[in-house]
Amino acid sequence: MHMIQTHERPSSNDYVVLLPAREAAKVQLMLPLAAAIARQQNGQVVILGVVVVPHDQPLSDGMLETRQVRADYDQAADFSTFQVPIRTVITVAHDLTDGIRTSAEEQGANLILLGWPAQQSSSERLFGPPIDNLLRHPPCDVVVLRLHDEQTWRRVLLPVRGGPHTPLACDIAMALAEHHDASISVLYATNPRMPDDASVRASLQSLRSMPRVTRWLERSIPAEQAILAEDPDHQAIVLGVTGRRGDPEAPIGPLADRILRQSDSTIVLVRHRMAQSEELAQQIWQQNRDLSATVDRWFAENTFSSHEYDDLQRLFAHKQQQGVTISLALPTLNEEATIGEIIGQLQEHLVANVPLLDEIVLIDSGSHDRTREIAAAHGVPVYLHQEILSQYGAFAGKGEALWKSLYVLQGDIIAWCDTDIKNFHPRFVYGIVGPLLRERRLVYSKGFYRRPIQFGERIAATGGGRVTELNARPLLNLFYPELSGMLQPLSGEYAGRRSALEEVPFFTGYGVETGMLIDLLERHGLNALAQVDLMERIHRNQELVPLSKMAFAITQVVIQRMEQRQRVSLLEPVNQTMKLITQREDGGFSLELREIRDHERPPMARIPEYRRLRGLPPEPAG
Ligand SMILES: O=c1ccn([C@@H]2O[C@H](COP(=O)(O)OP(=O)(O)O[C@H]3O[C@H](CO)[C@@H](O)[C@H](O)[C@H]3O)[C@@H](O)[C@H]2O)c(=O)[nH]1
Ligand SMILES: O=C(O)[C@H](O)COP(=O)(O)O
Repeated sequence: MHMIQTHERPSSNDYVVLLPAREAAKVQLMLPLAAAIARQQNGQVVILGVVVVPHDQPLSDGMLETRQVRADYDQAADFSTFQVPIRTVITVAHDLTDGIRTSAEEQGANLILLGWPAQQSSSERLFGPPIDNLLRHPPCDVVVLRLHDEQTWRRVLLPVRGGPHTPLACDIAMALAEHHDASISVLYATNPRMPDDASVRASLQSLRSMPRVTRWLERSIPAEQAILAEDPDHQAIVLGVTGRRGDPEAPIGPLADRILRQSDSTIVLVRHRMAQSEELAQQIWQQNRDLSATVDRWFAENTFSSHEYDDLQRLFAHKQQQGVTISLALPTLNEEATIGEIIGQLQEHLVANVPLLDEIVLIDSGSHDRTREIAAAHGVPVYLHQEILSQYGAFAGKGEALWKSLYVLQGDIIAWCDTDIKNFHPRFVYGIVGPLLRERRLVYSKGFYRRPIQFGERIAATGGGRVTELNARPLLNLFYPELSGMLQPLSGEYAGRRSALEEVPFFTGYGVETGMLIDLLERHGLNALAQVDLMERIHRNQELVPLSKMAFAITQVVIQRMEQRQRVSLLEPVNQTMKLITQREDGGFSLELREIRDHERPPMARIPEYRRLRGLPPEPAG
């Protein structure tokens, strides 16, 4: 278990607490606290007087004032009562912050203690620029106090979260509690909606045995609420800053900022100066938190329901406002059981009743059953994907069919919908075009649904989407966490603007959805993508062996995209084959080596025939 370590105590006096304090009153106020911290670390205090000379004058002009400060220090109270070595140092600088920084370096300071009486802070400006600056780029650990000098401390509140400032906050709380003969209440507050890792909680438990800790408060509410609730029972709060490096707006972070404004207690802010590696780890942690918040926000703002578009007349009005046409391609491979019903419903509801769709075509991958015949009988144009752009050859697979469909479809918005759906409803199509018609900022919209699964005659309400849950979502969460809020990344019902779709490559097999999502994300950003609740979808559940192949192809696509992002080579030719396990009739198993590889078709807009057909100028050579 990882334990929270407080700082190691050096054996000599080499731990230096730097106390910038020029006036006698400030020295009197702060020195006891600086001495308490130094004593805890077997260290010493260096009192620093900074003489500031205006920029347009030479530093030598500070000579007289330096002499004055020296005399003031000499007259100050007897330092020997503090039981730690105390020295005074005077430095001359053009700027207070520079003076403190330079001295911190020259004196080998481990910690700078800054402070001011509470009555001097206004609600507008909590700190002056020097403190902001030192907190943002600390030359060593920095502790800032907003102090009520009249108060007797009985209890110190120590909110902890296991972050990089926690060990320092513990040290400071202990030293100050010792000095005031006060007790410490450790407060661990977690947001119930974003629980901490169990290891964080476990490591914080070790703080229970820290000296002077008499109370352990665990709260399942946001930190700000928890701290303010405990505030009246405590005289001081020791808080780690959360501000981000280089962020001028947030030198102390939003939590500390709000506590400072709302609490009347003495507030002690601690900022641990991280080593480069610690800082990097912290940045990554922060980025992950930010990303998680981005995904949550996207989820709230970009998740639609097909019911929002049940009023088809209204939806049609949106279509007219945008002045766009819509084409639907239905990919098929042996779908005679369902294709007739699907086309029939679409023609009735989305063409005859309300002309939402301008075109429906069937793109078949070579069915051996009556699929093409049934579609043709409904008056739908039927294409064999192998015959479209045949000069470019033909790969097997659904992705190839979708890529080629871009060539034959006319519309500005292109929709695709699987044809093995057993509980088809027109919302599978109007649901996915709805967000695009409503919001021009969106380029792509994808369906999601509850997924029953069928075993023989029995249907279980949940459990479908095996590749989605066991392969695609874990992979996307790992490597494309921006897409972690997509509920059904593999769903076969989606629509996009032609202008976006013709600019992305297509994988030829079952990798097509995954590649398209990643590529659209990279080109247009998360906020251009939407997902739509299509309620429930029951389809033909495939056996495990074909799903295993599907998962293999999807994994290849993710790795391939990562290769391009990271500019590394991970997939060797041998990774394009998989040993499939088949069960023999005699009960035994056999291994069958199969090549599984989605080919990558270039963006359709790179194909000269397509450009000619759509009246686009030829691309410049090279
Ligand atoms: O060579 C092919 C293979 C399939 N299909 C059609 O594509 C659709 C989906 O194929 P299916 O085999 O039913 O896929 P699922 O097992 O349902 O796989 C899910 O996951 C795949 C991988 O992301 C997606 O392509 C699917 O749309 C999605 O439903 C169906 O209409 C098929 O008829 C073709 O047009 N050509
Ligand atoms: O989307 C998926 O994960 C695959 O199509 C498998 O779906 P199923 O487990 O519902 O058959």
